Amino acid sequence: MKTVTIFGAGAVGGNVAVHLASAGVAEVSVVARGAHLAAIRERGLTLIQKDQRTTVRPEVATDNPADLPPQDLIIVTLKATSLPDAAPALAALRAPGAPVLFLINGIPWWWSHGLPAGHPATTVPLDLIDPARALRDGLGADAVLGGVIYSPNEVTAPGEITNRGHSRFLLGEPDGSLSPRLTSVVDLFACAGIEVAARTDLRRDIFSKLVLNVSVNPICALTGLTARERLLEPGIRDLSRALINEVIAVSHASGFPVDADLDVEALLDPAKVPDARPSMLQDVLAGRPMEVDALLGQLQVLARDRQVATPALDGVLPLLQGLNRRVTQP
Ligand SMILES: NC(=O)C1=CN([C@@H]2O[C@H](COP(=O)(O)OP(=O)(O)OC[C@H]3O[C@@H](n4cnc5c(N)ncnc54)[C@H](OP(=O)(O)O)[C@@H]3O)[C@@H](O)[C@H]2O)C=CC1
Ligand SMILES: CC(C)(CO)C(=O)C(=O)O
Repeated sequence: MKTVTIFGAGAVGGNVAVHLASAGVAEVSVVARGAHLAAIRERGLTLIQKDQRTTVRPEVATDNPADLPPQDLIIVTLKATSLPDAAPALAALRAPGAPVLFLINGIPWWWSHGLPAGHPATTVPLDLIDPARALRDGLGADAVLGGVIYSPNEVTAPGEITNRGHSRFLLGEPDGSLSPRLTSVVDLFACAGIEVAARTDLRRDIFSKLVLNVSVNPICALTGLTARERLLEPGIRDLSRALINEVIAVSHASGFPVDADLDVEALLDPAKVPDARPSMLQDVLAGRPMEVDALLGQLQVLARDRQVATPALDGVLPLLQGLNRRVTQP
């Protein structure tokens, strides 16, 4: 059986770990820390979904990845802000040739990898998300599988994850190929009852998801409102629409246009938007750093590179940077 480690088994990673372990499709270990890790060791890892509780006991639960033997698959569900520091441990944990699947919101550090020579995205600066090239040089982009997450989850108590809606994962190779390793990971997820699809142009999916994150996460983080509550304020709804339009414009200018079927009106309809706290608001409430650069800062870099005007983004970004400073250096 494959050995799989979920590196950063918090809200999203905890959900995936419980699915894989309870289905018995892999030997699942988790890297976590603090009170959450202590609870997993003592009582197991529990997923609450539609009032049903499922508890699993990972093979190994540790905060020291060196405790683990080389793994056949590593699924990284850290926040983007934690990634550069984790690069050496990720590199050491891979069995030879093993893929590392990044399930993380925002523009990923491997954005420029796997594209045809001369594509404008191959030269775009990525220093904001991989500042000292720890990921690119330490892990290497050849290891990477990318992922897009549609799955609202929260760590509601140490050792306990609550899922608050439909889950779907989109996975892809940076070069868009339907490689055997991609198919194998997609099959693993499907066998564990996870809704999943292999994609041939994941950067388009990343932009489609970014539409949601950029129009929801910063506003909720700044106001404390849920995704639905924010739409009850007409001015905030207008700002959300402006942010949506800017992300769509950057996606087109970058050569990775969002899905033409993307239903913008549904994203702005309070009746269709969950009454959930997005991950960035969860971070503020927990006093954790927000993924400002992966979600907004790097988007601004792409916009500048393609000469797309983003006045709404340019207004929101410094507010979020200020809030981030207050949260992380109280
Ligand atoms: N939550 C959600 O509903 C959604 C989240 N996403 C995205 O998924 C990604 C993961 O988010 P989410 O699951 O919410 O994040 P979480 O913060 O819940 O999970 C990350 C976990 O990794 C732990 N961690 C961080 N660094 C280390 C380390 N060095 N060693 C061991 N454990 C570590 C964190 O611990 P600690 O808490 O102590 O920092 C935390 O438990 C993000 O990119 C997010 O934007 C996407 C869709 C929905
Ligand atoms: C889409 C949304 C807002 C909830 O799943 C998300 O991706 C997040 O919380 O970061």
